[in-house]
Amino acid sequence: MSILHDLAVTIEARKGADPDSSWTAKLLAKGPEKCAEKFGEEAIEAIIEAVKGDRAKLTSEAADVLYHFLVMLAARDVALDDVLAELARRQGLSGIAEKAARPKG
Ligand SMILES: N=c1c2ncn([C@@H]3O[C@H](COP(=O)(O)OP(=O)(O)OP(=O)(O)O)[C@@H](O)[C@H]3O)c2ncn1[C@@H]1O[C@H](COP(=O)(O)O)[C@@H](O)[C@H]1O
Repeated sequence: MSILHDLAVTIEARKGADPDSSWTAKLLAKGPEKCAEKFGEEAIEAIIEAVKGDRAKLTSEAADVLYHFLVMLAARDVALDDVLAELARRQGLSGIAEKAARPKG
């Protein structure tokens, strides 16, 4: 399993946990709207570091983005695997487009 899968499993396990026991449980207890808002804040912080060009800070902010992205999905019961399946489906579509664009013969 990838680290993203491991993290998604941990986040899922925090659902319904005592909000005082974990940051994730606390955030999930605030509801999907708050989780989405937090994701937006972290995304903006990552954008700022990307514009500034600080690679170390962008790396750290990107990790925050991925964590809060998974919390937002969990808050709305969207499985990481469903998102990955959608990406895989699009890869398949682009493969078909590439084949169609290739000259015949
Ligand atoms: N990857 C993370 C992770 N990234 C960021 N954060 C937390 O996200 C919070 C966001 O930072 P902010 O500066 O916005 O926090 P804040 O200012 O206190 O928040 P607000 O008051 O603004 O809402 C911080 O408190 C970080 O600790 C994370 N908390 C948890 N994880 C992972 O989730 C797992 C489970 O964590 P717990 O639920 O805490 O056990 C951990 O093992 C980690 O792997």
